[in-house]
Amino acid sequence: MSDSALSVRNLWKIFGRGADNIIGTPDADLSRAELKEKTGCVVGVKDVSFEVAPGEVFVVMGLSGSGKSTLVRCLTRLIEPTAGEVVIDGHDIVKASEAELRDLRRTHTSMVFQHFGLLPHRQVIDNVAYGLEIRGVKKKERRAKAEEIVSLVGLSGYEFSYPDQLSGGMQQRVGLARALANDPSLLLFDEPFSALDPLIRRDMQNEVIRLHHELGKTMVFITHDLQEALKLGDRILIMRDGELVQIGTPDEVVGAPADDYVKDFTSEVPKSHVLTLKWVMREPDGTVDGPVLQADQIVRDAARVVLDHQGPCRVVDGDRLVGVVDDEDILRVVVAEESMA
Ligand SMILES: Nc1ncnc2c1ncn2[C@@H]1O[C@H](COP(=O)(O)OP(=O)(O)OP(=O)(O)O)[C@@H](O)[C@H]1O
Repeated sequence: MSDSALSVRNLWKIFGRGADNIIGTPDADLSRAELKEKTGCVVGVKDVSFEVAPGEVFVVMGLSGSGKSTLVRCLTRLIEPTAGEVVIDGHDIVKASEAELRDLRRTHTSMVFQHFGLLPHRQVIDNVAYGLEIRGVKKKERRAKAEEIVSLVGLSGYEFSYPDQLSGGMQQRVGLARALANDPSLLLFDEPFSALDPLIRRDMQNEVIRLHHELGKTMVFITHDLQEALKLGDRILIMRDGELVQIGTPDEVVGAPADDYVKDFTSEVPKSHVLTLKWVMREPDGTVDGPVLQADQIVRDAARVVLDHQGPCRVVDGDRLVGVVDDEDILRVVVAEESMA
């Protein structure tokens, strides 16, 4: 697809001596453990392909060691891929020369890291303006831009503070602001909130959602936390041992987990918060004339209407009747959740 913001095709990263000679041989089909045993090489990312649409929030999720960081670092060649193609906004990253790559990194992508990576001797405003400074933007102009972004992420009043005078959550806001100041077409997040307290973490997730609504940036977000993935992601890619296990929308991942690994992840998720009516509706039997609900409406949000109505409600996809739901269909999901608690 040429209109993708990011296109990844058959991406591999194998660590170790002789890694370049493995792809295309039968050894490439070995499991990670078998390959390590036989060759000493470790598969970080194994033949992963996906497309991210402009404006999409695409989450990469998996347990520790599943290859998330390697994957996201391969996107800008912070780690050199062993094979495959990465195209950002039509630019082929893997084939780019050093100079082109520097330019692509500066102008098309920004990364937010877990350990903020702020410059300790620079005030907030100059940390935020740093990328612009590197691009040669004049001081007045970059300060004006940085001030605008500082206010956008809720840090007005802290422009002249130093990073160590700020809390973890605020430092990560500076990290966010710095990434946004470059006005990249693609924002990459590598577990940015993992080190934050749960409440601050929730605030920062909401901040990302708000900024996404305001700015509509394409985002690739790495996390090991399924709740975070479900909250932020338009789609979620689940990895295990370097391999892609499933790509789907939150309701697809929870409603139809690809295997037991994904099922295990999703077993604790409150289903009514994620599943849409599409997953709980039944075939319409005979004529129904109850209230009309959309198939992509979240079960919890539709529950009140269904429970208040005597008899089945209609579920439509656009104008087309696709099913019916009644109290029992809703309660089945909610009661399953209660028995999990
Ligand atoms: N430089 C390296 N040399 C050898 N093996 C590596 C290297 N970097 C990563 N690996 C291995 O590649 C695999 C994937 O690691 P990666 O850090 O990408 O996983 P992750 O899902 O991001 O995990 P975490 O959440 O713990 O960071 C792991 O088995 C790791 O040990």
